[in-house]
Amino acid sequence: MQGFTRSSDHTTQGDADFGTTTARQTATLLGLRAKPIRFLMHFAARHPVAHAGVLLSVLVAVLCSVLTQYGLKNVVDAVSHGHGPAALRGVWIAFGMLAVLIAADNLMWRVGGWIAAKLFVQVTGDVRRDLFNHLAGHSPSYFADRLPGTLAGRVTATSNAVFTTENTLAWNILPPVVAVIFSIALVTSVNPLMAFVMAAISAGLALIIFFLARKGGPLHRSYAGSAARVDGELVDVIGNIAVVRAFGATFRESKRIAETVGEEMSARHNSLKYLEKLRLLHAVITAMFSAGVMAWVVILWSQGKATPGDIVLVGSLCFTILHGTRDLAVALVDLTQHVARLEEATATLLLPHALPDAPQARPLLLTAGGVAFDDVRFAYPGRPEVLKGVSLAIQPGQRVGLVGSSGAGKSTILSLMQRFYDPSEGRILIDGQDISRVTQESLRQGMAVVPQDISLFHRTVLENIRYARPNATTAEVLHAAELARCRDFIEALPEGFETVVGDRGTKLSGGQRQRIAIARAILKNAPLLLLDEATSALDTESEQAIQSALDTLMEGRTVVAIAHRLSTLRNFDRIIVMANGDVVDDGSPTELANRAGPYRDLLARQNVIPMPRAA
Ligand SMILES: Nc1ncnc2c1ncn2[C@@H]1O[C@H](COP(=O)(O)OP(=O)(O)OP(=O)(O)O)[C@@H](O)[C@H]1O
Repeated sequence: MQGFTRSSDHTTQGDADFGTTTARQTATLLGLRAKPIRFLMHFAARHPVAHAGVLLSVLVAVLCSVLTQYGLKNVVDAVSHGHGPAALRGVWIAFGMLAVLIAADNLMWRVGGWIAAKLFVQVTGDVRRDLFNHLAGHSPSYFADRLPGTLAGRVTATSNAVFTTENTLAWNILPPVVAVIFSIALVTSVNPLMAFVMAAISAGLALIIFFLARKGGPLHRSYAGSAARVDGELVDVIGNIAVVRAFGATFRESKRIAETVGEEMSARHNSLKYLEKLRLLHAVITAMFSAGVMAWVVILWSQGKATPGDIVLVGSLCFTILHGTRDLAVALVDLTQHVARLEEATATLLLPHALPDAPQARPLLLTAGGVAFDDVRFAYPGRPEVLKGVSLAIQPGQRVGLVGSSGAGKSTILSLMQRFYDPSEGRILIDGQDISRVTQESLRQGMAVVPQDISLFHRTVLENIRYARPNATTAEVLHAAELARCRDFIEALPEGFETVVGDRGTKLSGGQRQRIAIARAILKNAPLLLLDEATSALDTESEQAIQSALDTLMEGRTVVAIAHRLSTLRNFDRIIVMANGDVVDDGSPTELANRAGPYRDLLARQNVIPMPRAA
């Protein structure tokens, strides 16, 4: 085919690379589904040096912080040696060591905090990017079955859960673990048996709390699920607020949201109540434990087996250990909540793609632009058959109009050509290549589509048109807008081509949106053109204007167009009439209009042309 040199311009290398990268990412991500810890490790492993930096700073900071208590014991023991010059020198040395430890303690926390501030944010960015890439590879049926708000909410929840988990591990789990172990080691210097008892009780306590916390997992998961449902419902209702108003359904919707929020609140309450019970259990045990240890060291002192400094050391280490195990228990409980959230979100998001590229998929080689349906059967998942053995051969450069009653299967034909679904039987060929064997990226790059339901991005008009070919110059975009007869109305907008079109293009009329979609298709300049009711929202005047633009656009391309208004198909080479998933008539418009059949009946119903005399 000639004239399509530009169509390969937008087959950007970036898109091709994106395809292979995401295929690899997808395979890796699917292996991490519902495995939150491995999911976390996968992303953490991308920044090994920075993670090692945070780990080391926290370790040194905690060691210094525990040693500070040993430094305090030295000061107390030195002070208790009296006021002589030698004793005083000892006091100052002990004080100097204490001051250095306090400074190092504070400094190392800040070093860790500084590295983590950048690192943890980077990790969440990686998570969001990879999850989006994976989501974008799903087939339309995946999105048809799910609320967009729920999906967006889950991506956010996953990256937030990763961020909170990393923070919890770095600041709430690692420090108390190291502090407790090191404190117990220091208590050994006073009394090994006391250290052993402390170790046994702390370990037992941490284990009990941890296992009880895990038992609460279903409560936390139920909360995570209901929170995601609230997000989804909110986005769905806000997105359809015009419909809500039109049907006076604000009260109904507010009641529905209140019910979903009520479920979320009750799930959250149950989850928090369980955590509070655990904290209470820990508080009781720690109070008894600290009283026992302090009494023990006082008895040792009364027997002359411990110095005053030892009382200070054991007292402060005892608090470090108790606070450490308490913080650890609370953090472990929080961690199980974050991990549950991560598990739930990855289980929902990391589903395999329904329509991956075939393993040996090659780019589509578009030479002439011929399309063939070879005995194609198709049913939407869980629905009755929509196409019942359709066979068609569309010649290169032919303009084919698809007509027929609503629900006949016309849009399904266009969806299958774009490989949004695979036929259950039969094949679809473009220039002799089975489209299930070519890369989806190359398939869609060979087609320009003007859909029935045009949604624009909440971006400027210029960006929306340029979406078809990101490297198009501004002059090319303006030219496409002119050919699509939309330049005048765009320039009349408050900021012309720089006007932001509103959510899904709501600040434009249906006809204006349609003309922008036509401008996009003109700019894309692809060999195959699919039009789904491309002129349905235009008034007669704009339709005439756009019809000539469409004629220019269709020149030399293979066109498959769905039209309810048959007048728009006058210049077409061929009309295919569909009914109940079958082709029931096929021929040139004149041929079909001149013989009795479903097309002539449709013409008569629409009064498009005077009913030709029956033979
Ligand atoms: N995503 C979907 N999931 C399930 N069923 C679907 C889906 N899309 C369409 N259908 C069903 O498939 C049948 C054919 O629909 P299709 O949209 O192809 O018809 P159509 O001829 O284009 O109709 P219209 O002229 O009203 O657009 C209909 O019964 C429809 O309800």
